[in-house]
Amino acid sequence: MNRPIILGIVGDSAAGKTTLTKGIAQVLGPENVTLICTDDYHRYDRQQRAELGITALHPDCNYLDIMQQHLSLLRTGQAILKPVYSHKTGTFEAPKYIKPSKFVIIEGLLGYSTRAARDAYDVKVYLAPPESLRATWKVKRDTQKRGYSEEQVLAELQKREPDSENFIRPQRQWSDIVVSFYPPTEDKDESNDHLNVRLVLRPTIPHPDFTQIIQPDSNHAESAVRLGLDRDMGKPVDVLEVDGHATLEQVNNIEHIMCNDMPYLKNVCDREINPELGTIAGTTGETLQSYPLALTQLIITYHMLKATQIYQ
Ligand SMILES: Nc1ncnc2c1ncn2[C@@H]1O[C@H](COP(=O)(O)OP(=O)(O)OP(=O)(O)O)[C@@H](O)[C@H]1O
Ligand SMILES: O=C(CO)[C@H](O)[C@H](O)COP(=O)(O)O
Repeated sequence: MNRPIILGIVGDSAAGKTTLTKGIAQVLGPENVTLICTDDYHRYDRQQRAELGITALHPDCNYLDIMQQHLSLLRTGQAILKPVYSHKTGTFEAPKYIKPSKFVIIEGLLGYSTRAARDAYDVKVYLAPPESLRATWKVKRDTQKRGYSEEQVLAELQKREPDSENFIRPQRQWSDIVVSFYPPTEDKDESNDHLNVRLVLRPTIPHPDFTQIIQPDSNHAESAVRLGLDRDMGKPVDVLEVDGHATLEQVNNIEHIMCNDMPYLKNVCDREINPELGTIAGTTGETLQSYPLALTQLIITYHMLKATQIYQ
């Protein structure tokens, strides 16, 4: 059956969904990707939410039934008439006719909250930075891009916490990959430089065999790239950690493992062909290169391409 490949990227507000989504879309070729943000399925505009005292994170504040229906249509390659929410005005705009491309990336707050919605994805990612880092990111983004003051953002985070706990964080259990960028030391939350990444790889999809990165005669715990076994929400998982200070050689090692299995990825890994791989804006707007981000984008892309071998 020929149908679009659907990637889900779920996480709390300012967890990094849009940042990761844009990077993967770039890698897959923007012309091949349809991007959908589930904020468009909010039931109430900003003023109505304030009057009702409901947060955007509550399932009752979103048309999850319509979102679910649209996901099912997209999965079978059909077009949707998608609502549009504007973060600029806090109101809704005219709906848009969307025809799915080869790949569809659905990012948002409540994408895994119902069984039928979860069934629509080929790959499910959950973003879980430490809460202190997420707060730093949210303050920065909402003050710079969404017109809020720092006090407003901090008050909003506090107001949302019960809904984050009850409705957003439980969705982690449904993901195939949990992505957590984190600062190398606890006091470095302020900076986006050299963030490490922790990737929880659940056995719900077949991951590349990363065991080759373990060198029997070296001190693995000290290495900038580590693979281990752990439990996540009670279930056994593999964990791949990559430090922000990992060398290009160490990163190339992991890339080779993926490319051996998926030769097309070689073009994607080539930094001359793909200069945007793993790039992120620094604190003063400068462009930073993050190997942990590049590898995260590549692992997710690997799974999207694997799915094309079955369905396209
Ligand atoms: N991997 C990363 N490394 C460094 N900074 C990041 C990373 N991901 C996100 N950020 C920072 O966090 C901010 C918020 O990220 P982003 O807009 O991607 O979040 P989001 O989950 O899409 O948020 P929302 O759901 O509220 O729209 C970005 O503007 C960026 O400054
Ligand atoms: O958590 C969010 C995801 O982006 C937003 O805050 C939510 O969509 C509400 O939007 P706004 O800030 O425009 O009222």
